[in-house]
This record gives sequence, structure tokens and C-alpha cells, in this order.
Amino acid sequence: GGCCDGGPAEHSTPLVSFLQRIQTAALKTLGPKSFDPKFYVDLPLTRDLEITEAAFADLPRVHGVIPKHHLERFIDSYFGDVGGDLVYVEPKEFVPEPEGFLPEVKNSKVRVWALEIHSLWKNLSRRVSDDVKNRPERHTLLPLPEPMIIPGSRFREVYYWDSYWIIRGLLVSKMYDAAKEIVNNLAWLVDTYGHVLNGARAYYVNRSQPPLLSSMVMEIYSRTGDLTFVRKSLPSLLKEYSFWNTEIHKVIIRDLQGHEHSLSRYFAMWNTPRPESATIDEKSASKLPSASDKEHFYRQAASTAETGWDFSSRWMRNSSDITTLSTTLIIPVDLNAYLYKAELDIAFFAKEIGDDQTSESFSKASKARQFAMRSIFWNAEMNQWLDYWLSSGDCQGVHQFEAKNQNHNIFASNFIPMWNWRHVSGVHENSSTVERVLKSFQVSGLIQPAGIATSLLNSGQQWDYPNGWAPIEHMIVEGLSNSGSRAAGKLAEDIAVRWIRTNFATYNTTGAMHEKYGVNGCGIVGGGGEYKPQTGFGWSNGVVLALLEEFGWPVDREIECN
Ligand SMILES: OC[C@H]1O[C@H](O[C@H]2O[C@H](CO)[C@@H](O)[C@H](O)[C@H]2O)[C@H](O)[C@@H](O)[C@@H]1O
Repeated sequence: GGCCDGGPAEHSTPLVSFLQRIQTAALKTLGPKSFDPKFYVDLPLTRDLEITEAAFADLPRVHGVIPKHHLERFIDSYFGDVGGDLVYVEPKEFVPEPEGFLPEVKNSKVRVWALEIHSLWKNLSRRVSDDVKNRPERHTLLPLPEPMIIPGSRFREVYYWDSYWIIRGLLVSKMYDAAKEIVNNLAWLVDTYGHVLNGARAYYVNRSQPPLLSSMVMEIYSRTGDLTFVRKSLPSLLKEYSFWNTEIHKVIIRDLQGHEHSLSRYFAMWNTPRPESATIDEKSASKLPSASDKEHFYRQAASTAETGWDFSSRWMRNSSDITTLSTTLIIPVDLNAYLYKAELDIAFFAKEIGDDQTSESFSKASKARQFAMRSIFWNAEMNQWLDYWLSSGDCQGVHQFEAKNQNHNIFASNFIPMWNWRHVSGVHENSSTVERVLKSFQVSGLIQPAGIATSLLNSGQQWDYPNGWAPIEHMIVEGLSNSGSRAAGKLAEDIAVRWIRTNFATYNTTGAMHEKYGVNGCGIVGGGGEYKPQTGFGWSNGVVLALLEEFGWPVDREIECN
């Protein structure tokens, strides 16, 4: 409980609610073994909702359970194929070997593999079908205007933060239009809903994901110099910025010197089960005594999905009890590092297009956020930035900082502010801070044989030890490598090499790129969490290409695990 239970909640759509009822019924019929609840909320209708609902109501039930063949026949006759509302589209700029592709990758095995990863953009390229545009009420898929690249497998639609690393890879592949199209789709979501959704589905309207839209625009601009694209994207960036810095997302904390700081948190506009995982959330909530406890848990589950780190001991009071998720009480280091970068990016873009007033106000905001992060997150004994937990019961008004409310557990997110060194290196951080953070990172325990672990605790959740995730590897490696410290640069390359090797090894044994890896050894894929590990995979492909571009691969460097 606590006063954070309140807050806005979006309404579900009639289609999502109905598909959720089918999901519940299907679990009863099929049982939990290899059951994926998301499948049901992705089903596209082939007839009107009322007709389909009537047919569903008419299905026979034995002790409340629909017999398997009746359920299967119903799904076959009233729905299209899952994923059928996204149609394959040939990416128009794709060529098997782009001119000037990864010139520093000299080792032939690695080069062949990199070209295979490059060719995976073809598998992951989609546009929404005409039926989605003509009859949006029959689809949970949203009618995005332009082609897109999806993560893969059960993630059939565009995801917000995945798109940043997909774009990084597309830029290596010289597919500039494909990268811009993704941003245009996300900007369309901002214009339509006021924020970038977690993913392009009606059931993701209630939340966003780590805000990296300005970073996408920045990468594209720095490669293409396309100022028209920047000018067109800026209004969406400004609108998104206000989503993250007002109302429920904004928290004021007074530090020990009496300065008041404004920081941001994740907070989903939802207090019922996540539709794509409703059967799972309902089961978790079943042991909770009251309706308000359940509502509280549902809001925390959706808010955690908004963090991108779903799920992790990072958000839990008790790492073995998912109902202790407390995400809306946590002021996260990484979210604020992304927003700090967004402020710098927007200040830069505004200046480029001659809007000095906006530029100045955002550069002021970035300084304020930097001061806030130093005051609230920085821990001078640990030499890391720590998440700050609001003490429960005082969710309104100004919070008084207390040192004991920093979370002292070690997570990879404690080092995400290093990513910004790339953009402000030498300006805001002095070299002694760099050296101290570097030391603390080196002894953190996070650096493992095959990359950076998400945390030190094996909770069974997917955003914990021993899993390593491409986005985290990439941001930390980029931060280290641009810190100006030689030692940090060497460490960055060392981590990149281990990560690339494990991606290569598992690609050879499984024939696929994976959404996450087990970094406790070379050649291990990731596990844990609430769904079957997925392949494809957008951000992993993007990060391998980006790291190969940055570090190259000499002829005589082994690619095999050693
Ligand atoms: O269906 C469960 C959850 O799946 C998504 O989260 C995971 O996959 C995303 C796509 O690769 C990724 O962005 C996220 O970091 C992963 O944890 C989805 O984003 C969640 O909202 C959803 O509940």
C-alpha cells in the first residue's frame, strides 16, 4: 500500500479486454506449459468484434473450460494469423555488402558473420498491413505510418528503447532512410498519444520505455547532417520531454544543503494486469489480500515494464517476491541520465536550427539535472550513482533526502551515467572522477567472462545476474571508451571483444542472435524471466555491428571463445 497507489489509469479498449478474456480461457484449456499470453492479445480479428464475441460466448464449456478443439477451431475461424497484420517489406536501401562496410573488420570469419548480421535487417523489416489502416478497430497493432524494424520472435512490433540500438546498427549498414523511418514512427506515437509507447500496440498505451528518442535523432543527424530531419523531429522531442518532467513522473527532493532538485521516475498509467501478461500478473496478485493491494501491484508491474528492466531485483523490496515491486517509489539513475542527455541533445538541436531561446533553457535544465544527479544519486564512498528510494508514505510534495535511502546494491545501471561522458567528455567530469568510477566499476563484480552482468544477484528474473543485455554492454563500453582515460579505453575494448565472442559462439551453435546472454561464460544464452528467451534479435544485432565499427577486428585476433 501507500499513497503511490493512486494516479491516472488509461482505459482498456473493448478489443484488448475481449482478447484478454480469450487469453484467460486459453490458459484454462491448454495449461501453463509453454503458454504465451501475449499471443492472444496479438490476434487480429477477421470479423467485427460483436460477431466474434457472440461466437466466443456460444462455445461449449465443460466445468467452465472450453474443450481444446473448440477453442482451436474458434481461433482459426475468427482470427487472422498472429503477426499477419505486419507484412514483410523489402528494405529499399539494403545491399548485401554496402560500400565501405566495416573497413576495420579484417578477420574473414568475423567479416562473413558481420555480413550475415547485416542481412538480418531483411528478416526483421515490416510495415503494417492495409487492413490495419482500413479497420484499426480489428487490430491491437497500431497503424504506424512508415516501415519499421522489429526486435524479433514474439516481439512482432516496434519497441521504444530497442529502436535506439537497431538504429545504431542500421547506420553501420548505411540504411539511413530505414533509421529515419523508425524515428518518424515513434514521433507519430508522440503526436498521437503524448509519449512514445512501450511498443506499437493498443495495450502498451499506458506506459513508455527508457526515453532515447533524442539520442536516435542525434545519431542520425551526426551521420547524415540532415537538418530538415532535425527540424521536423524537434516538436516531438519537446512534447516527449514534458511527458517525463511533469505530473506523476516528476519528483522534487530537497538535499541536505536545502537545495530542491527535480528528478524523474517511471510511473505507468495503469492499475490492472498488463494485458500481454495478464494471466501471469493475476497469478502473482492472487495471494494479495485486498483489491487495493492488487491494484498497487498491477501498477508496479506495468511501471516496471516501463523501465525496460522487467523484471529485476532492482525494483523489489524482497528479491524472491515479485509482489514487492516498488518501482514508482524509486528515482532511477539511468532514467535521469537519459533525460540529462535529452536536455543536452535538445539544446544542441535548437541551437542548430537557430532557436537560441529553447537552446538556452534546455542547457540550463541539463545543468540543473547534473547538479541533481550529483546531489541525490552520487555516492562518494562507492564512487557510483545509486538509485534513490522515496520513503513510503510521502509521495506528494517535497521529499527530504536521506543518505540511507540510496540503494547500495550493485547494478549495471549504477554506471550508466558514464554513457554521457561520450557527449560531454572533459567538460563536466574531471579526470579524477573518471578514474574513481573506473576503479569502482573494475572491482564491482559486474565484469564477467562474457561481458557486463546486469546485477550481482541471481533472482531468476531476466534483468539480473547472470544475464547481460546488449544495450547495457553498449552504453557502458561507449562511456568507458570516450572517457579520455587510456585504462578505461582498454577495458572498453576488452569487454567489447568478450561480448562479440559470446555472440559469435552462440550464433554458431544455435544459428541465431539472442535477446540476452548469460555472461558468466562464453557461449551461453540468457534465461530466466516470464517468457521463453527470444531470438532475432534487433538490439543484439545493432550492438555487434556498432562495436565492430568502433573497435574493428584484426586478422590475427581469435573470434572463438578462449
Ligand atoms: O511481454 C513481457 C514484456 O516484454 C517486453 O519486455 C522485454 O522485451 C522488450 C523488447 O525486446 C525490451 O524492450 C524489454 O527491455 C524487455 O524486458 C515489453 O517491453 C514489456 O512491456 C512486456 O511486459
